Amino acid sequence: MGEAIRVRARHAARGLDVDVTVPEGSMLAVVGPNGAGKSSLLQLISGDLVPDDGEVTVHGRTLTGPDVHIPPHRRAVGYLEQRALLFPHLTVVDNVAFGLRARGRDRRAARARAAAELAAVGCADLAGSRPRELSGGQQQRVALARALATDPEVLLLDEPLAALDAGVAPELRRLLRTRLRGVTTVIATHDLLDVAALADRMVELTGGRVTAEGHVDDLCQRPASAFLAGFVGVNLLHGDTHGDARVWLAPTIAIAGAVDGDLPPGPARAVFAPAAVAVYRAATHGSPRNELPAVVVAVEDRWPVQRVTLAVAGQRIAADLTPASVRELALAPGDDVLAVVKATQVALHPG
Ligand SMILES: Nc1ncnc2c1ncn2[C@@H]1O[C@H](COP(=O)(O)OP(=O)(O)OP(=O)(O)O)[C@@H](O)[C@H]1O
Repeated sequence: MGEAIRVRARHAARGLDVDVTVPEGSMLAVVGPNGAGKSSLLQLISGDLVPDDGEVTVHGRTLTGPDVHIPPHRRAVGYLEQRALLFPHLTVVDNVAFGLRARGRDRRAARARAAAELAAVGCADLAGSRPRELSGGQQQRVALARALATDPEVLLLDEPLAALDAGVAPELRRLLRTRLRGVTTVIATHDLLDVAALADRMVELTGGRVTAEGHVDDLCQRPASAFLAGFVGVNLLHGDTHGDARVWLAPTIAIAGAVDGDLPPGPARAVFAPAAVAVYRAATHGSPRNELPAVVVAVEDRWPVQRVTLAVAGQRIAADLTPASVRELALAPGDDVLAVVKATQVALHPG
């Protein structure tokens, strides 16, 4: 696959310094904490943000560079945001046809294409409606039709499902998946479901820098940062290994696990699910399981489980317990306990 988008840019006021590429026809997910620069990266591609220096190329053509800045409306870039922002005074079909008309298509051709795009997102019957008559999910479908009607070279999605009801989002996610197959797309999202369902590759931004980059499967199965581990919903402990299927978190505290591939001596990490962690008050002698000394940091109701946050060798992990076991143990912040995890539930990775 060739490279469709390359962004190599610095923007001091946004704290941004990135080098990101997107292969032709693939979807790149951009994740990271609030303020990490996800929207700013999208704006560099759309042309809404001009970098201090650097370059934005699409299919080898420079859209932004030392002496060039093609304005947003002259880029073949589609944009879908949290809110559809349809023109309230135009009918649905004219909203979708608007971009084509602006590009000089005659009214009949523009309307015909708009009608086809509406049909493709399941909204053919809404053509004559006004935007205010539509639900949030319908508006977002129309916005997708509008974005695709102009055959964009690149589509940018900025949290496209975040404002929708939980019941509507899955349907729209499925629609994005079918409609965007083969369209070079960059999606900024806080939702693991978007990444898992839609994206091929992902980058993690932290403070305006790329801190991880790779295939979605790799980054989700072997998260290398606390943010990615939290995003994926797993625990991550950093330490060192001597190469014997154990990761030392402190001079006297090690966690044993299963090694997938090689685990050479050096820095290593242990990954396991919150549901794999049990909490005990006292040692369960003779047990082949990991028993890590821990301090309770917080107990939070996440029905149907209680999420217990623990400090282990200066790092944080989560344990999901039943309400009954939390009551029985009478856990409270500051308590010394043991976090118990079976080695078979722990994956060890280098790095
Ligand atoms: N219009 C703006 N003017 C000035 N600074 C901005 C503007 N928009 C964002 N910033 C700043 O630029 C940095 C990156 O913000 P950006 O919105 O790109 O992050 P983000 O990862 O999209 O965040 P979120 O997840 O909250 O949407 C932040 O420090 C933010 O405060």
